Amino acid sequence: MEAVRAAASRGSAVPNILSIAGSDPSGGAGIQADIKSISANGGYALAVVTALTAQNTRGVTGVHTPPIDFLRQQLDAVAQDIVLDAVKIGMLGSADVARCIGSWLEQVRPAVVVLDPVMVATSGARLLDDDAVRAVLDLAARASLVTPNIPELAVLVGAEPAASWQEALHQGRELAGRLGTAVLVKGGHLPVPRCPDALILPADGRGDFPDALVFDGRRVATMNTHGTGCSLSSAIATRRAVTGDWGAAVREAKAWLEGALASSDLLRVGQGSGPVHHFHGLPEARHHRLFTDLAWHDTADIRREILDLPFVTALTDGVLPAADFVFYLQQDALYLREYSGILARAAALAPTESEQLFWLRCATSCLETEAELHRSWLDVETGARSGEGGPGPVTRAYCDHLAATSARGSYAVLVAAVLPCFWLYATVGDYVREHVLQEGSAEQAAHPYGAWIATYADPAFAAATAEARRIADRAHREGSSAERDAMLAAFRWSAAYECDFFDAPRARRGHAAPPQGADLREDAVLP
Ligand SMILES: Nc1ncnc2c1ncn2[C@@H]1O[C@H](COP(=O)(O)OP(=O)(O)OP(=O)(O)O)[C@@H](O)[C@H]1O
Ligand SMILES: Cc1ncc(CO)c(N)n1
Repeated sequence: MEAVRAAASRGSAVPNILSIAGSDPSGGAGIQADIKSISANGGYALAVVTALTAQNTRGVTGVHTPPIDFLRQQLDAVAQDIVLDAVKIGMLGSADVARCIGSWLEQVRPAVVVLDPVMVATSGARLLDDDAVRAVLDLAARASLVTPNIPELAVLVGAEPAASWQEALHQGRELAGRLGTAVLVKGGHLPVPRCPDALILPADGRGDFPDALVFDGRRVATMNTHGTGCSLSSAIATRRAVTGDWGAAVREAKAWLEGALASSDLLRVGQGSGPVHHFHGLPEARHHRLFTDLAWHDTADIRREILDLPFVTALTDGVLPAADFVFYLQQDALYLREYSGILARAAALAPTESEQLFWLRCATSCLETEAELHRSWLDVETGARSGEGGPGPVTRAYCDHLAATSARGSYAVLVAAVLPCFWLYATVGDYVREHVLQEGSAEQAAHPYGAWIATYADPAFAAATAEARRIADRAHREGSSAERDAMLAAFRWSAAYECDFFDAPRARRGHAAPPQGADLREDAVLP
């Protein structure tokens, strides 16, 4: 609460957060990361430099440590003038630096001190002398929170790096006990599918430690983890100064970092382990995002629903009732005829000849390849005629949505509306193939719906999907803000119709008889 009072006493809701750390000229770690992280999390950032590194995303090539007296001079300069609501300490480099900061802390006694005991960079380079560990432990005892990664935690407790989450928690408790300081155990370095962190707080005055507060988190699939530790510890210091609560601070900082990791591929920084996107939360950052990233993220719920539909699971397992598959194919043949016309309309609106040609080729192949597959399957396998019975309500609604979108005349929005038909089918095709079939195997040949699956899991279909995505991303980049919003809405509507379309065979059983002529195949399961 002291920090909150300090900030409040100056009449400002923006706390002053001091980073004492090394400089990373590539901007992803050290004081550069700290300044961005503090700013992105609502603080005013101050920075005192302990050491200068020469580094990039691939590694550290040199370290220069200015005279210790000058470090002290920087620390005194800021403390004599500015109320410090929280302090974050990063790279120390040597025992002398650690001792200098320790004696300054003793004198200034900031309300919140977060120590990230940096020892090795993500790239593997050493950032702390071997003989400095004792001095780091002394400094850690003066901190309010220490945030070691798995190897650093091991060095601080004098053990081998933890191989499991339980072992890491055990070491974290041991360190917290020895120091009398809160410890954040970070799961980033463990070979586990999730990315949990745990806050171990010393219980008030009783000297024992309650159960750790565990913060579960998803593991973002990215190489861009340069400076995650720096960014997290600065964010925690800032959110602690704002909220006055350690639990809230860690929860908020972790959620923010997850977003920064997930958006890191929007940046193009270096060839090694790149930085996170500290300012992913700004409205402007949304505009930098690819349409396909936004739309994919936005429709994760619908995709999950599709892959869980009885139609898709039964299709995957080869136990889908033939009558359902026949109904689905008949509806799809009707749909594809209209969809082909919509693609031709996209060609008519396309701004370049190459995009025009692309949509025309899609319009043609949609009838030739996909509809032909339907026709032959229906005729040969079942004797049923494609399109028999007319469109059902879902087919009608989906086609009307596409027709209305094309009539409104925006190429960008139309491209967004036709994209799920490519992308979701490629996804379902890949999913089905990965889950049951080895490509070209006897299983695929024997699978009752092998030919259908092969069409959508085909590399040529994947290539067309990639091109359609590229076009949508370009149209989005160049579109107005209203057009961008309309693109997302159109994509989501189409994705929802795709889901209903796969579910329509099951839903129809409630109000209609199976189509006539749908002879059931011997190996199919009766509905
Ligand atoms: N791939 C990932 N996805 C999500 N969160 C991650 C990922 N990698 C690390 N984190 C999180 O980032 C934070 C920093 O953890 P990590 O253990 O990587 O720190 P560090 O090694 O000190 O970082 P660095 O040395 O790269 O600055 C933790 O909250 C951890 O859970
Ligand atoms: C300056 C500096 N501090 C910390 C780290 C750890 O990521 C780094 N790579 N560089």
